[in-house]
Amino acid sequence: MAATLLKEQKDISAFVDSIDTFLLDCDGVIWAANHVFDGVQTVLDLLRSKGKRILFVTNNSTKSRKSYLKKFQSLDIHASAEEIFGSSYAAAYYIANVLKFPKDKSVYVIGMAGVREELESEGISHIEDDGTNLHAMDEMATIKPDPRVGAVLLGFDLNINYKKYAKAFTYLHADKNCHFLATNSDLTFPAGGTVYPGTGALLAALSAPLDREPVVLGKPHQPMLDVIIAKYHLDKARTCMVGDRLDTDIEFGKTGGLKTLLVMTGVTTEEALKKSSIQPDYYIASLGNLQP
Ligand SMILES: O=C(O)[C@H](O)[C@H](O)COP(=O)(O)O
Ligand SMILES: [Mg+2]
Repeated sequence: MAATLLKEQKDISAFVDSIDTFLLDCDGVIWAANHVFDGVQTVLDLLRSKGKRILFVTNNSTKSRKSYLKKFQSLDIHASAEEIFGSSYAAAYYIANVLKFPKDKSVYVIGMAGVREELESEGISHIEDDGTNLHAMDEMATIKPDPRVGAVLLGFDLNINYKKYAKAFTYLHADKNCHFLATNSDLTFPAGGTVYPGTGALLAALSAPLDREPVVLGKPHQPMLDVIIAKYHLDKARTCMVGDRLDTDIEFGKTGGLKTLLVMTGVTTEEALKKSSIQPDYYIASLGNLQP
């Protein structure tokens, strides 16, 4: 069924009254990079004044919950660490509590501080490449796999290079029992009024030559929602996922039995929405327009 546009004040008020908890995506909903969309702070304060619970659920793995809290505070957005769920946290939680990863094993990480910090907060040993470049194919023999590695975890890495890929490939190609994990698989992310290659683009360069797909921990996959529902005992019928991407945020909400609201400030255009087989319950121009 096609999505319903929320535009009239009475429709917006009725929708807000029907929801107790808002799960808010970040990139493309709250902000693009460091630009907070107009009206977002006001809406967050209004929703909280009406007793609504707000949780932030982001596939962006570059920051830990602690670092995201600093970003929220720097942008005058009220939040607490317990309200923030990132794909790095989802990955670390999964490795520690679902895989029950052996203490004598390490995770080879392609990613940034967010992944490292969340693995450390779960007591998971990890190793990364030193970031230097190879200069000739003859140097491939310098890649010496570490026998402690039992999993490869890929997250967004602004400084990815061939050597990092070659090491990850070596672990996964040599040992089919080596866990292949990814924080998320978003193909693009919004910034500066356009989009750029996202984690899914980096992931394709590894999964294609391996001919193997990773376990993806972020949206639309449900481990993150399972953690959130268990922690907050949410009523799914009165919980809404608000996002800008159809194949992650809206799919995440629909699969999880939540209400779904798409905003048009991120990666999804009206044209893409009309053509998509993934339809949110509602859509709105911006989160800043959701003024009850
Ligand atoms: O490429 C990525 O990692 C994602 O596109 C990006 O960071 C998504 O973040 P979200 O919209 O879930 O906050
Ligand atoms: Mg987004």
